[in-house]
Amino acid sequence: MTIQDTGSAEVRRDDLLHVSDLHKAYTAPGAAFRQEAVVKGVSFSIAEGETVGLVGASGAGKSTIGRMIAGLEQPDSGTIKVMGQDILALKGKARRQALRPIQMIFQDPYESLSPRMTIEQLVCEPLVIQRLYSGDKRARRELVREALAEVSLSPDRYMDRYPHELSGGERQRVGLARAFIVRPRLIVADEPTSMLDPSLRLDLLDVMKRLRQRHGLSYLFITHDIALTRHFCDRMLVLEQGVIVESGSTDAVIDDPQHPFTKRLIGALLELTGV
Ligand SMILES: Nc1ncnc2c1ncn2[C@@H]1O[C@H](COP(=O)(O)OP(=O)(O)OP(=O)(O)O)[C@@H](O)[C@H]1O
Repeated sequence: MTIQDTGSAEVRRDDLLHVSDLHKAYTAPGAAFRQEAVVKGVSFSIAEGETVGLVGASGAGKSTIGRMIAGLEQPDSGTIKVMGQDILALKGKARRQALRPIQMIFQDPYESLSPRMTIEQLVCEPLVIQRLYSGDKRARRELVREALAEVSLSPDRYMDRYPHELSGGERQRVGLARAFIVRPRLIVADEPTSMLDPSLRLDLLDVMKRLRQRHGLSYLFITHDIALTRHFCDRMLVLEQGVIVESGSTDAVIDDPQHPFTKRLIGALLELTGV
């Protein structure tokens, strides 16, 4: 089956996510008119178990695409199909349910973790929001324990702690456990390692890889970091000012970039990181 990332509306049978012709422009506060579009006709697919890197310069629109896929931002036009369901055509509970297979983790876990909640409460929160296992405290507790164990945090040691008592790497794992607890099929990971020390980056990626192996999870991995893209992703999409200019297997794109922007981006990043 073909993989078409630039403009095709073709849906493959095994697609977990199919994004077609997405557009988005923001309106500045107080401005009468929408500003220039930041996402301009983006189309791509992600299959079950696949890890796809979304790479581009700062401000290219990567996070905006991730947030639209996770349902946190509304596109101006286009379609987002999750397991064949067009989420933009749905509302309320139906939309919430259709979006459950997609969860997101962020660059700064500290911002998304309330300092007043214990790790148990934080990991349980998505179940509360999704109204899953309501009234069954024991089942929820067991799922929290499982989710923490999946990200290599001992439930007995961590459940009663607060976010400020954890290291950056541990907090990022709590973010991953929160995403995992609702059993997603795809995790949108928006620069999850950029605030971590280099050694902790690989640790987090190892935990993410293990989740992929054990549960067949897919990832959309948003990053500036070409070395991590090569380490972690099967395929990559290169975004320039809201447009996907190149896509393909990670090794092929990094070793033999075709588009002038990709050549510049990879050349500059390779110089910096020495990959
Ligand atoms: N809520 C918002 N309101 C107005 N403009 C926004 C908003 N969010 C993002 N933008 C603008 O949209 C453009 C794309 O931003 P986005 O965060 O998607 O890019 P990015 O590729 O993820 O960048 P970075 O790598 O720096 O995080 C930027 O110019 C940004 O200033």
